[in-house]
Amino acid sequence: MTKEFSSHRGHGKTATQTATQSVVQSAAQDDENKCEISTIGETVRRASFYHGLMPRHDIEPLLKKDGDFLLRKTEVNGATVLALAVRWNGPVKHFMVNQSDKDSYYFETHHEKSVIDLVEWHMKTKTPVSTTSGAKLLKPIDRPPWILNHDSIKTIKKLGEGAFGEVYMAELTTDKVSIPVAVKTMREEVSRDSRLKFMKEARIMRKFHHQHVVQILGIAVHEHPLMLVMELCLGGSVLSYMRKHKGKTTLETKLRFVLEASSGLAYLEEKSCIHRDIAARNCLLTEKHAVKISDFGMSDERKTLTDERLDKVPVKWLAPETMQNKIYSSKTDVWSFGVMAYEIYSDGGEPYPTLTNIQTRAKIIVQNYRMEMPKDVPPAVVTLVSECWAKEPENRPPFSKIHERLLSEYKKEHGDPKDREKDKDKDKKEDKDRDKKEDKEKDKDDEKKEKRESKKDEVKDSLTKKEKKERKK
Ligand SMILES: Nc1ncnc2c1ncn2[C@@H]1O[C@H](COP(=O)(O)OP(=O)(O)OP(=O)(O)O)[C@@H](O)[C@H]1O
Repeated sequence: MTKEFSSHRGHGKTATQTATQSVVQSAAQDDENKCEISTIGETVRRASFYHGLMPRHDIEPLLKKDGDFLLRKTEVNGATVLALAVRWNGPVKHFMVNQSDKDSYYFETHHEKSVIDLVEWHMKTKTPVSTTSGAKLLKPIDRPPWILNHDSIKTIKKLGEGAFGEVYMAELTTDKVSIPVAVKTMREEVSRDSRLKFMKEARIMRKFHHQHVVQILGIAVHEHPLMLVMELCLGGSVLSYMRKHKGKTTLETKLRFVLEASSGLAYLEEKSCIHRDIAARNCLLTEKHAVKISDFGMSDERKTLTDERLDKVPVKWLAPETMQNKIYSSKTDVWSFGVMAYEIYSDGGEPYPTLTNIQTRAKIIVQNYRMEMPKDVPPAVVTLVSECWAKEPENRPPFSKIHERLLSEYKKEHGDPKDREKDKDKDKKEDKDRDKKEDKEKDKDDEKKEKRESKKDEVKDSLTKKEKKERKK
């Protein structure tokens, strides 16, 4: 008799445990019981209903009716096993595929030479995969298009370093069309927790389609490294842009960056997403310098949450209620947005430049201290930022209002930003021209330096000649 998530006991015997998570684990502790990943062959990988390393959380909503089923791989006590998920009599049930020592596969008593043959036999004969559950395999559910195959992704060059692995520029080929993309990878050795975090990031991002939010294109989870494929932002982060163009970024561009970020954040607010790590380092720029909110590694879909793990969070971006009570909400994102506005207007300066993290925390909480915005910030932006830093979260404006106010400020000073769309090419050209000019000037300087050096050498030479003559005399 096969129980949910029971596994092979060796020599054709079946397990008798029941289907709780703890039993899943205890069943798999016996090495003989593991249908290790090495046995998952090409035919399984190519099956349309094989979903790779997708967690329960992601696949359960795909199984809508009784009898809907799919195959995936999962990890049980460090071993990767193949599991069948079936919706039956309401909930989704998970059954481990058993492998006998004669290299045949089975759920309960019927053996087949391959996993796919086994699934097809249960489908054709309508024999339940376990007698107790009665779960029948009626309709295979195909992988959604956002689950990609590794061989459709060709990495080109490294772009950066993520918390779990490298980020690459790559080429994604689907239906014979290739597009440039960014790929965030996850090292094989990371913990199960980190892997679930990575999947959560992908799950949250999948819901967003907005011009100022980085678009996820899919995930590749059939093999390692796991990959999260996103739209490519070749302009780097807003922070590195501001630092690179220190003293040269116009007030108009700065206002546009803040405005576009607020547009993406108003969208996230509407979707009830708390980002939790709003900062200039986490806003990317496209090749045409459009701002995209990125890095959803900390994001959450709850209205408010308390998170005890503050150790890795950059203190200077945190709202007082996060510093004190570890509370996060969209209003704590609003506070961080104010800090990001400071970063942008100070050309990528460090917030609270004269204070340490501990001093910042103490001054904000004890003295209700707020840092001053740089001198040339438009008064409307200064007022807005001071509201973002209101002590009480409910007194901070929502992103929808922040965006409205920044838009009207932009229109007043620089006209309709839609007209500016065409000029983004111009911006980029200006940057390139400026970089070229700077390079040329540097070359000229180098030339001058070289000339000066060679003159010095000439003088030295003539001096030594003079010396020689004098010595001869
Ligand atoms: N869509 C993208 N296009 C281009 N570059 C990107 C993209 N996403 C990320 N990068 C690059 O990779 C770096 C790391 O990405 P990201 O910050 O999202 O990773 P992370 O795992 O969240 O790291 P951390 O938690 O340390 O911020 C970024 O700083 C950026 O340089």
